[in-house]
Amino acid sequence: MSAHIGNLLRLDRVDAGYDGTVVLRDVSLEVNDNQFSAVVGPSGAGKTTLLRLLLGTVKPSAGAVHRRDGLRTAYVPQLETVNWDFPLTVFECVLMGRTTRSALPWPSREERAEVGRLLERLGIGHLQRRHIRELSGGQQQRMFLARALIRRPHLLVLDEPTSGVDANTRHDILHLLADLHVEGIAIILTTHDLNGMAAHLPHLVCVKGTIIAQGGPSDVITPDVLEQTYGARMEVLRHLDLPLVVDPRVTLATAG
Ligand SMILES: Nc1ncnc2c1ncn2[C@@H]1O[C@H](COP(=O)(O)OP(=O)(O)OP(=O)(O)O)[C@@H](O)[C@H]1O
Repeated sequence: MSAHIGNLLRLDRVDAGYDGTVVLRDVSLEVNDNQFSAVVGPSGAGKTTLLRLLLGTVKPSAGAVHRRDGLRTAYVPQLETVNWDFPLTVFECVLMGRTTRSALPWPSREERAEVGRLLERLGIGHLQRRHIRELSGGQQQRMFLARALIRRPHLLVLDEPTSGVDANTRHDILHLLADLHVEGIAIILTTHDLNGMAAHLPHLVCVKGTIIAQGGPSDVITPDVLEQTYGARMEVLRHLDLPLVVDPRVTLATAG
């Protein structure tokens, strides 16, 4: 793990959106190489757009994005956005994530070994030849994680990695990400799950058309910030030293 805490990326007063409509305004955010953050906020708040800004797939209409030279990013998409009918095996899908390609049209021995190693590490080595559709939600998530990791990213960006998975899988994914973070990969993810996911991460970014608040869970998960973000007053308790939001909306959102 690198001991150096240098900036990977910085957004300076950025506006961004689609077809002339601004969905994020005046966003400033620093991403360091020890980042482990959850982006939270209601549907349509601009969370995915913020991820796209970090990845460079959405360009700012105002402000600036500064990237460290040679920065490698990797993206784990929201499973709902994937075309599962595409005829791919798990092995092929992971291989598609690689940044370098050998001169040959087929993968080199090293590339095969790398895919195998990653899938083993993520506990789905035995599923290499399966069609991507024939996996559970948790296995699909792991496959996309392998596909991202084959790029050897400095920054890993995940869109709702625990949506649609059960509590055990969520726990496993959280631990896997924590291990990757300890190994020196910066991580930013979006989630609707304030209690089961966001409150467990060291840094939160609360978004609704702009950044409403950012900081540790206890600074961000407060009745005032939640009201500004979700438009409703919510009670916040403390449980095992973590904030716990009591609100039917949050409970409903985490079920999805
Ligand atoms: N490719 C696109 N073209 C046009 N508008 C888009 C596009 N992607 C997102 N939007 C719009 O931008 C706004 C913010 O969307 P975004 O996906 O960033 O929100 P989100 O917070 O990630 O939502 P969710 O929690 O539902 O995933 C929404 O109004 C959405 O309809």
